[in-house]
Amino acid sequence: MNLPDNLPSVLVVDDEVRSQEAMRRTLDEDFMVFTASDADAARLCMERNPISVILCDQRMPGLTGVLFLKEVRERWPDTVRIVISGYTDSEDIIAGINEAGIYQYILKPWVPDHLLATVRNAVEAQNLQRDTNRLHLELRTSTPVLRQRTQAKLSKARSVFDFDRIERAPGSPLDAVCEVAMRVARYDLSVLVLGESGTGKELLARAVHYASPRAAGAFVVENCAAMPDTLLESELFGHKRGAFTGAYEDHPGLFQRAHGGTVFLDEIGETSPAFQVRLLRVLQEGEVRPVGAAHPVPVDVRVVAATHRDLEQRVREGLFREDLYYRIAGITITVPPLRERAGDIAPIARRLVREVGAELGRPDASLSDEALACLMGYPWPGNIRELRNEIARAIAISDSDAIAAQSLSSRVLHGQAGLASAAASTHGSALPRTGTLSERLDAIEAMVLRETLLRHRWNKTRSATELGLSRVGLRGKMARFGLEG
Ligand SMILES: Nc1ncnc2c1ncn2[C@@H]1O[C@H](COP(=O)(O)OP(=O)(O)OP(=O)(O)O)[C@@H](O)[C@H]1O
Repeated sequence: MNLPDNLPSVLVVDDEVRSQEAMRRTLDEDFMVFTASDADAARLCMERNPISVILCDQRMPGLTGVLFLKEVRERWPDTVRIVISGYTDSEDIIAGINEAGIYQYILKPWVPDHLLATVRNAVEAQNLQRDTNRLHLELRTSTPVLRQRTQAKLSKARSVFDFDRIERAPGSPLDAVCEVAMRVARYDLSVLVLGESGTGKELLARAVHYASPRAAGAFVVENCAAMPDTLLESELFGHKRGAFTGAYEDHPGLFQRAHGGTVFLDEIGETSPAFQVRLLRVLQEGEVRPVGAAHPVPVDVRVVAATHRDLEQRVREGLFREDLYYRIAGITITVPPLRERAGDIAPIARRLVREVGAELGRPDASLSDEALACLMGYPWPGNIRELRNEIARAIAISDSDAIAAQSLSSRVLHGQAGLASAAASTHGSALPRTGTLSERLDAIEAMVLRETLLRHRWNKTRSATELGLSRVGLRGKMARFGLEG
């Protein structure tokens, strides 16, 4: 068959020849399909051909699909990664989704139309990202009229990342956080975002970037905890060809790629003192020296950093340089944990069901009242990331679109009792520890309402009677705290 050269290419990695062939037949008309039976063959194929999408079976000889896709993410970050798995693998996959940056996972037995639609969407998402990058470039180089048109297209593309994307209940403590972030966005100050893991620090940093005059520049992310010093340095500041074994070509660092934009340094609290010295120099001098380069390169970036650590405490302990702390902490913003803004759980959960449902090919997924009640009764130590994983798991194992409480993990189901006792105890970890008195009282009120509604299985008459409220009064409070079932 004669295939046009410009068809996007897909690599299918599966040790069963029959599955390979079934996928080839499904995708053949729209894509240039390559197949591989194991990781070695897949690596070889990717070294020789530019691959747009990789579809990888979770069960592979020697290693899991998720582990292999983690490697693919590091070596070929632009390739969209999809994993195919049996029902029983779903826990492993959910655990690995973030690390391997998996676009979607498809449950076996897969349906040809769904597989085809997923791969088409993946290619579209990749094209959209490329378009956005191209628009950024055009914006920097074009005439004023063209620039205006490009700006309009770009603002459409980036509306996905603005402050509205940060879901919250009316009156949530996050309102004040977003308000401050929105105000500081327009000034070229460094921002330090503090908060527990999974609270939405990166989402906030993104919103700051896209609300800033640097929005037309790139927003690049580096997780400083993920790699040793030398690699981190070469990632951020770049390297010259031959600077070390394996440096086959010049590599511009993330600071250069973010020139005119924003660098988000996640987990900055984990960096070593030696690296902190180098970073401080870059920030003071406004230039980077790629590893092995003779001359420094000027860079103009805004730094937004984040950490789940108490950075001031680390400064006092001598683990974090004080001078770097003052450089990066122009403005400090703290994102409260989900348990201190329990009213946000319902709106966030609803958005996540829409988002994750669409990703998993289950766009009609929704939460039953009982499931929502359980989600609201759990303290979420892993915050919104844990909530997202829980929702992905529930959608994956639920047969029907309306997710029942039984599809939730047992720890979330049992969280109901945990919340009731936490609410009753003055030492309960669910008691809010930050905010003004009225904010804390609001949080406690929301907690008591939720716990009562849970016990009465969302029966408003019985809950209102117990709390000495009218039904209308209870409804008003439920709406205020986003407790609508
Ligand atoms: N208010 C929110 N509304 C909707 N989605 C949210 C909200 N906050 C966080 N999320 C989602 O939760 C997940 C975790 O958020 P994010 O990565 O921003 O957290 P983080 O604090 O940077 O985590 P970590 O410290 O582990 O890097 C992401 O998928 C993000 O889109």
